[in-house]
Amino acid sequence: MSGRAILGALDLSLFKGETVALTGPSGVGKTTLLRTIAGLENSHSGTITTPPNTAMVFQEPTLLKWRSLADNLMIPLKISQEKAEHTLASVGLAGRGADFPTQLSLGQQRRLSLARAFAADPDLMLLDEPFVSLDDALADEMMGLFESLQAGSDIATLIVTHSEREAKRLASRVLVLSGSPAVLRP
Ligand SMILES: Nc1ncnc2c1ncn2[C@@H]1O[C@H](COP(=O)(O)OP(=O)(O)OP(=O)(O)O)[C@@H](O)[C@H]1O
Repeated sequence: MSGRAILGALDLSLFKGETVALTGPSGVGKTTLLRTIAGLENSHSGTITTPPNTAMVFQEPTLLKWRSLADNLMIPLKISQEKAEHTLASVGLAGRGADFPTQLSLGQQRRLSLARAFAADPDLMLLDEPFVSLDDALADEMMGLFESLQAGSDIATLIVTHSEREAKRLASRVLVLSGSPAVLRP
């Protein structure tokens, strides 16, 4: 691809079970890095090794509006109705499988998107500012949900955040992406 390189030479390893926060100025390339790791961008050189199952959570919920809540879980994840119901119940939506995403508040949609990513049983979870533009109380609730979904798993997690509060609460390491082309520093 022509044009300037957004990312410079990067060396990043995540251990099983650890949560790493990725921060840095707006426009530096955090989303690009996440998308590159997820295999959604391929204009890079070098080697990226990811485990078999990677899940990505975006800022905005990515539910299919024309499908029921149960379908939103069962179709992409290929899981049973029973597991779909269990996932719905885990975010306070027990018995709502036949409803549609537009019948949920934005907060409920975001919680369901998060729970869906965990229900995919990933080895690597990539989250792009999943709690941005929520008030502190709702952000705390979402972080609590994140922690309970993550508890006991050995998922490696890379979470992009602008919030020091989020990074401190959720991550054991914080990396800063800066410069142009962008490089990582601890
Ligand atoms: N679809 C696109 N087409 C062209 N340039 C893009 C596109 N998406 C992003 N860019 C450019 O790539 C660079 C990195 O963008 P990216 O979204 O990765 O930054 P970011 O660090 O995630 O920013 P933010 O914190 O604001 O979300 C920016 O300079 C942006 O202008």
